[in-house]
Amino acid sequence: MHAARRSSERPYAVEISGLVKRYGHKTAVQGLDLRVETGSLTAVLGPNGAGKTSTIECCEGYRRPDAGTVRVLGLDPITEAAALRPRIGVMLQSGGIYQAIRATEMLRHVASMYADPLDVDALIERLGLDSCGRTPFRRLSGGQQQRLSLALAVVGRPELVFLDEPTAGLDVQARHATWELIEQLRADGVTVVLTTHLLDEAERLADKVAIIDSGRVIAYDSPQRLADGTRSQDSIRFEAPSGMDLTALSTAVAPGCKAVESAPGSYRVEGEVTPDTLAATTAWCAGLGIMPRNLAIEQRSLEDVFLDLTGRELR
Ligand SMILES: Nc1ncnc2c1ncn2[C@@H]1O[C@H](COP(=O)(O)OP(=O)(O)OP(=O)(O)O)[C@@H](O)[C@H]1O
Repeated sequence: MHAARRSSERPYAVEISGLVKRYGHKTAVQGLDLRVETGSLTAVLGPNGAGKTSTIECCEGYRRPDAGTVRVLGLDPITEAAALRPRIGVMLQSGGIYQAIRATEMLRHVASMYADPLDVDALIERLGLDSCGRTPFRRLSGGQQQRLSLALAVVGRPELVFLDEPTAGLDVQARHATWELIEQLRADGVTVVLTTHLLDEAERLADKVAIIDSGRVIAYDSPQRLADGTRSQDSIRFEAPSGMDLTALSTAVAPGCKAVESAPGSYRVEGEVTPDTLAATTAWCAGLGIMPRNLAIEQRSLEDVFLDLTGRELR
């Protein structure tokens, strides 16, 4: 693959301002703002129903905004769709593919519509689709369909790709192959916007993470800066019998530390981790005759940030 950048490159590949999308009385997107830098990889995270797909579909030109503006590569995705389509790649969660057509036939057909497509055979090999050549799309496994959809999205060497949960449901090997392909796209200068429910995927791939909740972007930064910017950075984690007195534990450790039971029997002491707070935690357990198991000091992860910001698990 080689760079897909054009000389007329703009600083932002996607510019969304005040986007509103309604379905009847339901407002799915409520004045959303987001600017995605050209050549960057942005992971869009959010709880179910947050408005991720609606936002991406407005960028792809599949949905018409009720208010606000969307510019993709400087173009309006609805009124300038004909100019935009050949320059972007779209991988949908499902649908959009003719069910009876054979896998590689379709890929070759789509490739033939572009002036400078990727090498189809290399793409097939890279995504492990060699065995699917003559199989109709509907007979492919879910994971194969997904990899084929990804291949279709990138074969035309787009400047920008939108990937909706590209690795959902894939086995570990296919997930790694997909990650490598996405990393290669980014290295080639392609702007990538992907939605995901996998925090490790966002942490591994993304330059920037956009957290969407209730139809708005509530945080947009690099995974590291998001983790650094939240209240406490580290925590002491351990397992012990459930139902321990969290107020007493918090007080015993240090003022400003907060103990939580994140799942039954899983404890986390949040705050500044020092030799003293660690010793106080184990001493408090010792006072109760309890052995804290799997004791560890952990850096805040994107998952903690997500929970802090949205108050919800990702799924
Ligand atoms: N075609 C539609 N008609 C009516 N309501 C819709 C439609 N599409 C989405 N919605 C609603 O709009 C809200 C946002 O949906 P959207 O699919 O954009 O969220 P999402 O963040 O992509 O969710 P998920 O993570 O579950 O895919 C949800 O409450 C959803 O039920």
